[in-house]
Amino acid sequence: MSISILGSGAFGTSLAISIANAGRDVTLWSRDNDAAEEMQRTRENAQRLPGATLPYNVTVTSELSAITDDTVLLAVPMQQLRSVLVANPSLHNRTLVACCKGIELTSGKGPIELIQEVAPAATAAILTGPSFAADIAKGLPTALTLACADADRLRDLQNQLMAPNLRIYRSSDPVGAELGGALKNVMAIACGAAMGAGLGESARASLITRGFAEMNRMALALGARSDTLAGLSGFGDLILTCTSTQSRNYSFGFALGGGQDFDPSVTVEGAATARATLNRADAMKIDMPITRMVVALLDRKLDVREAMAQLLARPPKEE
Ligand SMILES: NC(=O)c1ccc[n+]([C@@H]2O[C@H](COP(=O)([O-])OP(=O)(O)OC[C@H]3O[C@@H](n4cnc5c(N)ncnc54)[C@H](O)[C@@H]3O)[C@@H](O)[C@H]2O)c1
Ligand SMILES: O=P(O)(O)OC[C@H](O)CO
Repeated sequence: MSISILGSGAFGTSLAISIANAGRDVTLWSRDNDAAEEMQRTRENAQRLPGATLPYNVTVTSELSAITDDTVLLAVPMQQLRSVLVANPSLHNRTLVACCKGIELTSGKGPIELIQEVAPAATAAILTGPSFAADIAKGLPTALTLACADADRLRDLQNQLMAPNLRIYRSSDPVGAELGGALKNVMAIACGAAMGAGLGESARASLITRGFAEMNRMALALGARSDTLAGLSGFGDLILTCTSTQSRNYSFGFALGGGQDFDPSVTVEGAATARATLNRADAMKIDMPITRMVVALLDRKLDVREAMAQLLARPPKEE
């Protein structure tokens, strides 16, 4: 059974390597013809995942007609997912596995809801959880959550995507899986900002814990299950992303907190997702103080010390 991956960034390339090393043929699609040709020739994604070798059974292409598999992984940034789906109607009757973590700014939708809106005939699934592309590409052990509402298709997909270094757990709660992955990026920005501003490890632990409470509040109100939030896609990814300098969201927050510049070409999903989440939380009257502070930081309305002081000064409450 072969797999196609749309999006040849760091994550798409790392999944291609891991799945191909498990013996399945992979077609990796890039929107950029020159980049696709270079990757196909050099067997490396020098721009997004330098140092990792593409196995012989990965074919890199910019031809959409080469995407003939039923299973297509969508490994593009969340804010690009709609345009990718709209531009590729030939994919609309396939099994589309979102690999992005975020909430669309313009609609407030997560990847599953977005696939269902644009491609209602597709089977929508999400692959998410604590995983750095560089780790996966090196063959380091990684566990992920794969969520889909179609239980039979979910088992097939799980078997297709498992690899020696990639353990995939099934979940029947796509809403919970996608929200955990999206919201943890907002908390990673908050934690990075606190660390960048020198507020200390204790402050970070508080932000992780209270951030998790905040994630649960929003996710449960939207129909997610609390055990999903406590799993790899929620708590697991929250811990990884809030504590590692490998994370782009954490590093972006760290630069923000330290008053340093950050390369604008780097994918930082949590920025747009913080705004989308706050819009939705306000509409639903859900209290998300850390998300609110992240948006205030992004808008330069507060600095990190002011934001933390406001969080600490909120009225006393029960944990
Ligand atoms: N990098 C990781 O460690 C990692 C791990 C887990 C999940 N993810 C998630 O995967 C998603 C993609 O992240 P990434 O790390 O691969 O990002 P990246 O910045 O490395 O690559 C993004 C890729 O998307 C492509 N792209 C952007 N807009 C496009 C469009 N309109 N049409 C086609 N292709 C387009 C770019 O050309 C690029 O190849 C994100 O949602 C991220 O949260 C990343
Ligand atoms: O580099 P980040 O912050 O996008 O995080 C990558 C993955 O989501 C970690 O699981």
